[in-house]
Amino acid sequence: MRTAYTADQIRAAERALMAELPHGTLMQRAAAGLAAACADLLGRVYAARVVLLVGGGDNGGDALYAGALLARRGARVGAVLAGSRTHEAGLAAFLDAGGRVTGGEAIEEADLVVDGLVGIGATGALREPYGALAAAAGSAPGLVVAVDVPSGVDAGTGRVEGPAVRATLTVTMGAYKTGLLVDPGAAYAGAVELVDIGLGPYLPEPDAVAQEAADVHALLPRPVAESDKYRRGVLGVAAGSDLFTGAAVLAVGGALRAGAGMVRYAGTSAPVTQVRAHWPEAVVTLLDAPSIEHVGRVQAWVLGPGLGTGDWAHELAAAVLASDVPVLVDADGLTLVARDRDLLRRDAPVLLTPHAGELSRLMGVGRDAIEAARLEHARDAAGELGVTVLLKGSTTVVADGAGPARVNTTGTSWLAAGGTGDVLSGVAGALLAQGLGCFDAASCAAYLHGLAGRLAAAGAPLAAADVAEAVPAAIRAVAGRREPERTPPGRRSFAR
Ligand SMILES: NC(=O)C1=CN([C@@H]2O[C@H](COP(=O)(O)OP(=O)(O)OC[C@H]3O[C@@H](n4cnc5c(N)ncnc54)[C@H](OP(=O)(O)O)[C@@H]3O)[C@@H](O)[C@H]2O)[C@@H](O)CC1
Ligand SMILES: Nc1ncnc2c1ncn2[C@@H]1O[C@H](COP(=O)(O)OP(=O)(O)O)[C@@H](O)[C@H]1O
Ligand SMILES: [K+]
Repeated sequence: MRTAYTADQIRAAERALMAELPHGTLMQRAAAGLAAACADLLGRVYAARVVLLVGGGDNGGDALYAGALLARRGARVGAVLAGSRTHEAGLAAFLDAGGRVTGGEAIEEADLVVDGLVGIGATGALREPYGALAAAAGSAPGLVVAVDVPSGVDAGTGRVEGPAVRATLTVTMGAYKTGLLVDPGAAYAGAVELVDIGLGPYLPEPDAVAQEAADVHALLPRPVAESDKYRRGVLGVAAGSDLFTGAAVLAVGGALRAGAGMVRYAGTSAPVTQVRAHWPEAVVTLLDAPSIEHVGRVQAWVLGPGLGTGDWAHELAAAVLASDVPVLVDADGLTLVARDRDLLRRDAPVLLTPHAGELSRLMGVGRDAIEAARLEHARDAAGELGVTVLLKGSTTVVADGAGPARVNTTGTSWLAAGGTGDVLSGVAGALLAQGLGCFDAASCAAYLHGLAGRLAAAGAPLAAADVAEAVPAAIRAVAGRREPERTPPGRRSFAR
């Protein structure tokens, strides 16, 4: 499990640690880690052209000390001093090592730009000249390493309110910041490398966590000798309609691949025909009324993909939500719930799986505002509705109102394709039926779905059915602790 923190949490931990160490120790540790990461990335330090963007705070100090270390190894290092003040000791060390002060035009010629404009001390959008320098770094031809956090990205939330540095690599000090895990910030951070400065014992409960393969493996149910199909978990799927048959096929497919002992599908004649044709394994009930009376016992339901939003769908949703088992509500189910929140008045658990547009309708908040602060809005919705929320998108986040949120880092933008969300519903539903709680089912499903997406895509377009097909391979990969890496080998970093 990788843990991430807000800027306030990091600052408090740093204060506590600093009180026990000689002045400047932490910055020396940070600068040494930063210089090593830059050297790694450059390959050859001698004669490399390095430009430091130096802000007025300690983030600039980190950059200057690291620049001094690189200069001593033969790099030609220039510093653009952007603040009204500059870290004095850092500048002295830098100049002493042979570094020189330069203008912003040097960015264009640099092999490596080090962004030390602002770190966790920043507030709001970047002011000038920081904004222009951040933009210039973004369009620079060379490599870009951000110190602690890309300047312009809010460390705690990942918000980006103006110009921001787009980094090849972010070298972050002491602990991951939540804003490095969640888009849009995560997209600006590139690969993220952690420098240990000894903060560990001083850190509180994290703000967010990112599961790793071993965490998911430990949670996934496995059949044992006494298992039978009923005891493994039976999932009910109320999805699809005469207009949208594919959603039913994809949700059932995701569920069958994710270990449900049995899947009971309930729907009208067109999706029933399709589900029967695609999945002889599913037990199918043709509904002649919006009721689940004749469907048989299940341990959880998936409700909503392609269901429609008319009276019939509303009555079926009410019937499913009146059951006493966990219900995952997705897609059209979310539209029904947005119209009639009373549907959510139930004792058994509810997992909602909206994308930003669906959450926008549900909560009456603009879609852009949700995209800008995904974690915050998922948390608010979970708290207000008393449910678990899995918010889909470029970063999928899971919140249940209490404790650290979970952020999924396995996805790929190839998953932005019609129907992949229906597969996710099936996978998460199958995990619910197997007895996982909403929070674990949602985060494990997001992890497996993201990994299945990567395996299915392998650098080329995928169709949603391919993702369902790849779910068993994702489960095997998690068991073997193998994950496809997308960051340079040897780095201790998030693969995005
Ligand atoms: N503490 C520690 O133990 C360790 C800390 N470490 C490092 O220190 C960093 C935190 O340093 P920090 O607290 O000095 O803040 P920092 O991020 O440099 O920003 C402050 C400067 O930014 C400016 N500024 C603010 N907002 C702005 C805006 N919107 N647009 C433009 N400017 C803006 C602000 O200007 P002012 O408002 O004062 O005019 C001020 O000059 C941390 O991220 C890590 O890298 C490591 O060495 C490990 C040990
Ligand atoms: N840019 C992206 N990067 C990674 N994953 C994405 C991206 N865009 C969408 N996804 C994922 O693809 C799936 C799309 O689901 P959804 O929006 O419900 O589509 P549909 O309704 O067509 O099934 C979600 O799992 C989401 O997290
Ligand atoms: K920075």
